[in-house]
Amino acid sequence: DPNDHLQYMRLALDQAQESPPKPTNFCVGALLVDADTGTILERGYTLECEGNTHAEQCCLIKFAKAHGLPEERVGEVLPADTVIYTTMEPCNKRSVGNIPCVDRLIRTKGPDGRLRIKKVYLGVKEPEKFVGANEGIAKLQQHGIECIHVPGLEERILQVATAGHET
Ligand SMILES: Nc1nc(=O)c(N)c(NC[C@H](O)[C@H](O)[C@H](O)COP(=O)(O)O)[nH]1
Ligand SMILES: [Zn+2]
Repeated sequence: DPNDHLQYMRLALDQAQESPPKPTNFCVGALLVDADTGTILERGYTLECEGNTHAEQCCLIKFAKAHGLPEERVGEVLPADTVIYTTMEPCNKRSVGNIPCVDRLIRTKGPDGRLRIKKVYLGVKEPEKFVGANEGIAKLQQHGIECIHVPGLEERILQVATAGHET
């Protein structure tokens, strides 16, 4: 029910607040949840894992690592009905050498070839500050991943996301 979504998004925002502010990106938080049981599988925030990592990417890295796998094989161990809550819509364009999170989410397939991440709950769309319009939502939906906006925390999410930006 909507209150559950808001509760999970609040926890994702708690993660975003852990992210070290930077002028060149946003502080974002994410939560991986098993939709069948409501269990929180993993949490993450921007730059939590080594390298120029995104919040969604950190959730996948950490969950895979807990199962002794590299991030690109996380689909093999995610529950069949996994969802991700992210305070900001997944990126569709990264600075050089990084795979966008949209592509990371789309490739989370199980051995049966079926998607493991079925829904993306997002707190805000990405402000067009770094990469222009983010076409990520359209691409996710084209691949059968439903994107749902969870209203109510937009102001706080953006305040936290832009903490490192000069005012
Ligand atoms: N959904 C999302 N999760 C994150 O953890 C994060 N940092 C962003 N931020 C989007 C922003 O557009 C990019 O972070 C900048 O464009 C810089 O790109 P890099 O991160 O250096 O590849 N977006
Ligand atoms: Zn990303």
